[in-house]
Amino acid sequence: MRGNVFIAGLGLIGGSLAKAVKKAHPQAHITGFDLRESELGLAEALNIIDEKAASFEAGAAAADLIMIAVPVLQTERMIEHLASLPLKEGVLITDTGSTKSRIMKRARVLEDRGIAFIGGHPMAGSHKSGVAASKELLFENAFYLLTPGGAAEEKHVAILKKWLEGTRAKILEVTAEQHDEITGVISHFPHIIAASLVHQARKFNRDNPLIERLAAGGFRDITRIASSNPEMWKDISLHNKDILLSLLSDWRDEMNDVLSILEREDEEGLYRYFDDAKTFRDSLPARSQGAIPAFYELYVDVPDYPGVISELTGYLAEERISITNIRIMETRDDVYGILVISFQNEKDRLRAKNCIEQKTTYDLFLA
Ligand SMILES: NC(=O)C1=CN([C@@H]2O[C@H](COP(=O)(O)OP(=O)(O)OC[C@H]3O[C@@H](n4cnc5c(N)ncnc54)[C@H](O)[C@@H]3O)[C@@H](O)[C@H]2O)C=CC1
Ligand SMILES: O=C(O)C(=O)Cc1ccc(O)cc1
Repeated sequence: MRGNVFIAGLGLIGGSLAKAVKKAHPQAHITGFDLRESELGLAEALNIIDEKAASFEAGAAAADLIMIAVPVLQTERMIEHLASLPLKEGVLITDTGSTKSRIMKRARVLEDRGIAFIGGHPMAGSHKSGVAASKELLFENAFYLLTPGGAAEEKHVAILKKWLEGTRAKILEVTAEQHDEITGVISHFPHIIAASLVHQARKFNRDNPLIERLAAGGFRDITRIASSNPEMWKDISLHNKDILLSLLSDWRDEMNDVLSILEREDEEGLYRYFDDAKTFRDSLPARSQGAIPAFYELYVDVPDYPGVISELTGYLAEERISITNIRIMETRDDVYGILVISFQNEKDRLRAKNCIEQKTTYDLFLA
C-alpha cells in the first residue's frame, strides 16, 4: 500500500512495527517521532523510518495512518492531543498499548470528531526496550488483538489489517473488556508475581547469599519477566488496576488454601494441587507465541573442556543459524555441564539440533 504512516514512539514496538510495515509496503512513507532524540536519530540512521517528523503535530497532520507506540499513560495523553489537531480526512489511528479499556474510553474524543480509532495490541515482545532491540518479525505467529472503536467501520479494520500484514501476526478482534481480563490473567498478573518472587529471594539473600548463586537456573527462567521495563509495567498496572486487584485477592485466597493444605500435611491435596496445574499447563499450546514469549531452547550435554562453546557456536555460524542467548546451567558439579542455547523460533531450534547431532556426539534434548 502507499500512504504516509506516522509512528509516534520509536522504541521496541514502534521500531518493530516500522520494519514490518516497510517490509510489506515498500512504497509507504514512514515518518517517526519520539520524545528522545537519541531513539529518533537511531531509527533514522538505521533506516527504520524514512524521515523524522518536524514535530508531533506535523507528522500527525500529514498521516494516513497514525500508530501510537508509547507507554499506556502517554497513549491517553497523545489521543487527547490528536483530537485537538487538524488531521487528514479519512485518517486511521491505532495504538499498541498493553491495556485497552482506558484507552478505548479516552479514544471517544476521536470518535466525537468522526475519526476512526482501532485499539491494537501485538501480544509479543520482550523484556528489552528501545529501538535498537526492534525486529521485523517480532510479532510473527503472535496474536495481535484489535478493539475497534465506535467510528471504526469494517472497511477501516480491513485497511489496518492490510497495513499490518508484514507482522505475520494472527489478528483477532475482541472487546476492550475481554482484552483486559485475558491479558490481566496471562500477562499483567504474572509480572507482579515474578517481581514478588524476586523480592522474596532478595530478602532471604541478605542472610544467605548462597541463594544468589543457586538461583541461576530455573529461578532465573521463571522470573525472567521481572527484568522488564519498570516504567512500562507501572503504567500497565495502573491501567488494569481493577482486574489486577481482583486477581490479587483470588491469589491471596489460593495461597491461603495452599497454606492450609501444607499445614495439615494433606498429601492427597498437595498431589492434586501440583497435578491439576501440570495437566492444564501441559495442555497449553507449546510453540505458538503467547503474551510472554516462549523459549526456544536446546540443551546440550557437553564435556567441560575449554573451547566447547566456541566449537558449538562455530558449527551454528557455519550454517548461519542465529542464537539469541547461550548459558551454562550451573547446577551440577560433575565433569559434564548443560549448555542451554536459545533461538528466535522453532525452525532455528530444529536446524540447530540437526546440525549439532551431525557434527558431534553430545546428547541433546529440547525443553
Ligand atoms: N515491550 C513489549 O514487550 C510490549 C509493549 N507493548 C506496548 O507498546 C507500547 C510501547 O512499548 P515499548 O516499545 O516496549 O516501549 P519502549 O520503551 O521501547 O518505547 C517507547 C518509546 O516511546 C517514547 N515516548 C514515551 N512517551 C512519549 C511521548 N509522549 N511522545 C513521544 N514519544 C514518547 C519513549 O521515548 C520510547 O522511545 C507500550 O504501550 C507497551 O505497553 C505491547 C506489546 C509488547
Ligand atoms: O517477555 C516479556 O517481558 C513479555 O511479557 C512481553 C510482552 C510485554 C507486554 C505485552 O503487552 C505483551 C508481551
